[in-house]
Order: sequence, then C-alpha cells, then structure tokens
Amino acid sequence: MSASRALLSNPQAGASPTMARAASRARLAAPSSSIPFAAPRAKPAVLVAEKLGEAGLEVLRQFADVECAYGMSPAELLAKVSQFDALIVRSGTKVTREVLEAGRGRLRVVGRAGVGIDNVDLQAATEAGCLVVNAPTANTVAAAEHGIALLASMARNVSQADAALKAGKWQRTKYVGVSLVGKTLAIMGFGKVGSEVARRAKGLGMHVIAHDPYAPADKARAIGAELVSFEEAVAKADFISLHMPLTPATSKVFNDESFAKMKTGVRIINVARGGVIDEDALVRALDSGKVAQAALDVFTVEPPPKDSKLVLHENVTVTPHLGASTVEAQEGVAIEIAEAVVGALRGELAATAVNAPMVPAEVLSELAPYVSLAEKLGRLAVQLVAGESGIKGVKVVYTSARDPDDLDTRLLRAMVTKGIVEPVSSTFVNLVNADYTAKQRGLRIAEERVSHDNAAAAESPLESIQVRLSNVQSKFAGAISTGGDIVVTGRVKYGIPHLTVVGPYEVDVSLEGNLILCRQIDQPGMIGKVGNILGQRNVNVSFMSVGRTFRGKQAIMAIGVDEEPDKETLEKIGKIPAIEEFVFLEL
Ligand SMILES: NC(=O)C1=CN([C@@H]2O[C@H](COP(=O)(O)OP(=O)(O)OC[C@H]3O[C@@H](n4cnc5c(N)ncnc54)[C@H](O)[C@@H]3O)[C@@H](O)[C@H]2O)C=CC1
Ligand SMILES: O=C(O)C(=O)COP(=O)(O)O
Repeated sequence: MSASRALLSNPQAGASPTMARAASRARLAAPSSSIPFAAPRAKPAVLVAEKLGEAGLEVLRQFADVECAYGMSPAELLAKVSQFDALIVRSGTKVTREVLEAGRGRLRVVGRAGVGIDNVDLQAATEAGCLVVNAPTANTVAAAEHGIALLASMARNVSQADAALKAGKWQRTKYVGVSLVGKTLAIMGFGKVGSEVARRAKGLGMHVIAHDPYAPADKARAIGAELVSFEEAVAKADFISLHMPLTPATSKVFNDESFAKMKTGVRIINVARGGVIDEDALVRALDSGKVAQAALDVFTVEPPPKDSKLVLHENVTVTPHLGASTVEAQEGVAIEIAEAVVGALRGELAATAVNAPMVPAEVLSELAPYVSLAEKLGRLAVQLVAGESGIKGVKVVYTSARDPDDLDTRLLRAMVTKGIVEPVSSTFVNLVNADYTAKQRGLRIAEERVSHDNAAAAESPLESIQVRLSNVQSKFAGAISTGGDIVVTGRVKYGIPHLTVVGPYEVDVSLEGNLILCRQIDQPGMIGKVGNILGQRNVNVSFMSVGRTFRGKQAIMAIGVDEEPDKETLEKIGKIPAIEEFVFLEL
C-alpha cells in the first residue's frame, strides 16, 4: 500500500490486532517513492442510500460492488452500514453519530451527492476517521435556476393561479402580481448559488445587494452586486433570497426579530435550508402581512407535516426540495460524487474533502517518502518508551531548505501521530482523525522548522525529520539524547526512508523490515558476532550501521532484519559480553 493510501486507509477494518499489525507492516514495506494504486484485497463495497444518476453508478461499479438501497428506514441503514466501505447519500438520509459508530472499523467514506452536509454528523465522522466528501459544484446552476423560478412564479402567483384554474376558477383580478424590474433583491449568502442567482437577477433588471460576511467584495462588485450588512440587506430588500449553509450560526437567523426589521410586504425565497428560518415566526409574519409571500423549496423537517400551516398558507409557494433536481444536475452530481468516493477509497485525498485537509496530488506525490518516514519515526520512538509515565510532549523538527510556506507539514504531523498511537492502541489513525486522536490522548505535538541553508537541498522538500519525546523513560538508554529526550531522526535517501540518528549516535539504516538496536562497548569484532548469530538462525540482515560517540567508548549498532528473530536469538545477542543493552523494534 502506498503512502497516500496510508493517509486514509483503515488497516484494522475487520481485522484482529495481529492482522492489523501485519497489514500495517505490509503497507509500510511497499515502495514509498511513488503513489501507485495498490491492488485492493477485494472490491470495496459501496452503499447508495438515495437515488443517484446512472452515470455515477457506472463509475462506482467499475471499482466497487455497489448496492442501491433507496428509501431505507434509519433502523435499516444502521443494520446495513457496517458491511460497507462507503456510503452515498443526498439530503434525505441522516448520517448520525449512531450510523457512523455502527460503521466504525469498515466505513471509510461518506459521499454527499450534493452541497449541504448538514445531514452528516461531521464531528462523529472525524472522530471515526471517516472521510466526508461532497459534490459542491454540479448542482449550483440548478439551484440558482430554481431560485429564479420560485422568485418569478411567486411574484406572478403562478402556482396559486394554476391550482385555481384547474379547480375551474378563472380569477384574473385575484392573481395580479408584482413586477421584478427595478426591485431590490437581497441575496443572503453570496457563494456559488447566491452569486449565480445575482447574475440572473441582474438580467431581470433587479437591483441586487448581498450579505455574506465571508465573501470577497470584488467578486460581488464584478457581478454588479453590493455587499452590505445583515441589517441593511433585510431593511432595504423587496425580495430576499436565502443561500447560506445551515450552521449553528445561521440556524433560525430569520426570526421574529429579523422579520420586524424588514419592509412590510417583503417576499422571501428559500432554496438553501429550512432551518435558517424560524418557521413559526414566518407563519406569524405572513399572517400579519409583514411578509407578503414566501417561496420555499426546503423545510426544517423534510417532508414537512401534512398539516404544516406554512406549507398550506395561501401566500406560500412550495416545492419538495427540487433545487438540485434537473436531469443535467443529477447526472453531474452523480459523476462528481462517484469520482470523489472512488478516489477516497483508493486513498487519494479528495479535492472535495469536507473534514480533511485538501492536499494537491503533486504535493502528496513529492511528500510520499517523507510521509512514510514520519510514520516510521513515530513507530520507532514509541517503541523505545518504557515505564508508566505516558507520552505527553512530542516535538517534530523538520529541517528543510524550502520556504516554510512551501512545506505542508499537516500530513507529516498526522503520520507521526499515527506512528506513535497505532502500535500502542486499538485506534486507527489517518489524516482525518489524527489531530483529534492526539488531542483525545493528551498528546501535544509541537512542530519546529529548522532552515537548511544549502540551496541545492531545496530540490527535495525536506532534509530530515526528527521526532523527540520528552519527559519519558526509555527501555533503550542509548536513544536518550544529552537533553534527556528520546530522539530519532531520519532522512529520505534515493526515495527510501533511513534512520540517521538515535539519541546522540549517528547511524544509517534503511527503515524497511524490522530493526535491532544494540548498545555496546566500541571494540572490534562486534558486527561479526551479532551477524553470526542472526545468520545461524536464518535471519537476513538488510542493513547494518555502527555509530559511536568516541573511539573505545560506547557505540550503537543498528541492524535491519527482514525476519523477526525469535526470543532465543535475541537473548543470545543480549548475552554477548560487550553488549550493554538491545531492543527489537517493529517497523
Ligand atoms: N435546494 C437545493 O436543492 C439546494 C440547496 N443548496 C443549498 O444552498 C446553500 C448554498 O450552497 P452553495 O452556494 O453551493 O454554498 P457555498 O458554500 O458556495 O455558499 C454559501 C455562502 O454562504 C456564506 N455564509 C456563511 N455563513 C453566512 C452567514 N451567517 N450569513 C451570510 N452568508 C453566510 C458563505 O460565506 C458562502 O459564501 C447551501 O445551504 C446548500 O445546501 C445547494 C444546492 C441545491
Ligand atoms: O446539494 C444540496 O445541498 C441540496 O440541497 C440538494 O439536495 P438533494 O441532493 O437533492 O437531496
């Protein structure tokens, strides 16, 4: 398995701790200088819980076993989810903490075939190391067009007049509408959909203002919309169109208080999320005439209750969450999400990841061997710890000739965490949950960058990575630096991670297979003695390196071994008279 796969994969899925360790070793043994797609053990399984376009299903089927189970009850979803590596939903399925817990150990990816991820418990997904990806662009135009459709049909009473005529009533005076041209439209949330609505509304001759605390003013200006405060937007508007996400900050922002600030006779369109409006307050505002009309595609509870006063209100136009429902958008969304989910299952970092850092493919490819080095140094360091003190302080020192802005250390930090946590716990760690896991375990991971002033070295992103564990005892005193920390340092040579420093000793051993560290009195014949014992037991030595502080004083021997020596062999090595201590470390 490649380094990129290690970032998101769950080596423990359905495996015993021993199997997980074996899988982990297999992964680490894979070449790390490129990011090939490792042959999957078996086809991953994907559960599609809501209607997805055929083109997307085709993309999924080429890579995975796909089960479409539309219209499942929450209980059915809970019962099924643990059999799948990925789950794809739209807005109709609640991916709760319970669902994510039920999927723990196998479920690696949740794909939201659309924009809004308010139906996915992101915190629970992050804690479970489950990547959430969405399809943020393919339905933008559809949602904007639906907003315009609702705006125009509301202004001209299209749905009410249609219903009346079909009921045999020809009511031309009752359904006199209002014009759009020259009216002020306030766009609340000037993101992808909001800005497309603005563009179209300008074409209808409307004066467009917008409120979005995070949108760049020049983007709005380029479209001919003016960014204003919330108060100004709601006070000046004849029409208000909602396009912000549902978050704790936007929940019920349209309430009695904000309706009171609006012009009497204002008209409201909502194709964002029902929850941004206090629906009872909207009914009151409609009844009082403060709000003349509303056009709603989304509701706090979907579907809304059959006797909902809001839905049945004669001044309200409703559609059943159809914003994204065009043939074109659904095809686009299906392909967008299928590609994101397949990529994520392959271990790539999806560009539409919602709960993980987005790392461009070229950066990932360049960092791949360092990602592997970071994890191995973490694994080595933790296996050197003794005693009950527990690890608290971890320092990762990156030496690089690159500008600090050119070095994304989030992956490396995550992999050091993975290396430290996985050998000593049943938690699997990946890029999604590394920081959360570290925090949970009380691990403080400090990072330091040391600049390396050799310009030629800027070719490679890093000169070395050092992992230091402070305030811990070690089972191998030779790994303790003069400052009292466990210290291991490594570098990448010819694409392969190497261990280059242990405590105060310089060594050079490739980090493949397993490692024996011995501390001995520096004297001739030591390499031969240890090599002989290993040879007699058929343990292949892949690398050997000796480092010492001063001639004739202590030295350490770092021996890379392909196989794990049995206990007897290790004891024999320990009994060589000049050997003061030794430790066997699994990579
Ligand atoms: N009805 C439907 O079928 C569809 C609904 N949507 C919904 O439309 C909304 C917007 O989608 P996109 O434009 O794609 O998202 P986006 O992320 O591109 O835009 C959202 C904008 O809201 C802004 N925002 C955040 N907090 C705000 C606040 N307190 N006040 C004002 N603005 C705030 C953000 O800065 C951002 O610019 C989402 O809620 C999405 O779920 C999207 C597609 C289809
Ligand atoms: O993309 C969004 O945010 C939407 O609201 C579309 O929802 P849907 O996929 O049609 O259930």
